[in-house]
Amino acid sequence: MSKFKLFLLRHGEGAWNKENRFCSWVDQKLSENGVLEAQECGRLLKEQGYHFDQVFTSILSRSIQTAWLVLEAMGQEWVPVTKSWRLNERHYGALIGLNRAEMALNHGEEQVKLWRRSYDITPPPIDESHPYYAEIYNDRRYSTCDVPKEELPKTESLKEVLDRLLPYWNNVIVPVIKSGQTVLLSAHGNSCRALLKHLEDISETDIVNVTLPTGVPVLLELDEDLRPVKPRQLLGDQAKIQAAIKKQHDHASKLDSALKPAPVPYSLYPKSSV
Ligand SMILES: O=C(O)[C@@H](COP(=O)(O)O)OP(=O)(O)O
Repeated sequence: MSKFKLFLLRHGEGAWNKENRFCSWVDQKLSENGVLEAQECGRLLKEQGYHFDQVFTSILSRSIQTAWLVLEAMGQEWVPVTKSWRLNERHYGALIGLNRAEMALNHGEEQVKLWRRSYDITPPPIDESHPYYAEIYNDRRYSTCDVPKEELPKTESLKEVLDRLLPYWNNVIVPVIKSGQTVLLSAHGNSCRALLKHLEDISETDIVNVTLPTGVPVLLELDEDLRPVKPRQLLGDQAKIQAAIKKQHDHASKLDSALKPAPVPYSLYPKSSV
């Protein structure tokens, strides 16, 4: 029997989602469309009569901004919001900033799919020669984490995302849910996938096929041990949701979107073996 409801949400479209670039730990804001997606998500949740008691976000602006817009559209701005780097998007290492379609042209669609969706494959790490290294690691937010800056990741597989997320899930979020509160987790494609893998006990092979569209709330109904009692529900217009999922898959298709990749001022990094 369903005892608890949990909502997972990948933020609304970000500026680099639109440009088809790996955004990861670069702090991009929502695109105009992303703002609309977040507001629409809030309206839908309000219409369906949901209420939140606590919201958790990453420390990246696109997930925080999404949470604000959702709460505003629901008229629930007062709900407490807690942020942690442990809900951040997967650290994509040296791939950060690169265009997926361009990568597919250079390295093949299969390789890009492995980097994006496999469970335990880790992209080459970011290093100091990377154009976004300083922007990320000099950002004050990363001196507020519960681990020293030097121990923050330089790249991550999905497995490593789950490893850093689980202690926060178990120690902070689980007690809140078990106390009877309804939680919204406003996070990212891969931090949500990692948590879904854990909660739904998805195999390493099957997780490759799980993709979440931006701005679509995922409702999980859980029993008292936080095991799902029914399949996850992606709320909203199902045809639109399927089209958005397909678009995510096609992002690394060199046939589809590489004809005119968004301009990126670099393609390979000297010290990585991308
Ligand atoms: O880092 C990114 O660019 C995307 C995920 O990229 P893919 O794993 O879909 O390539 O994360 P999000 O938009 O959810 O923050």
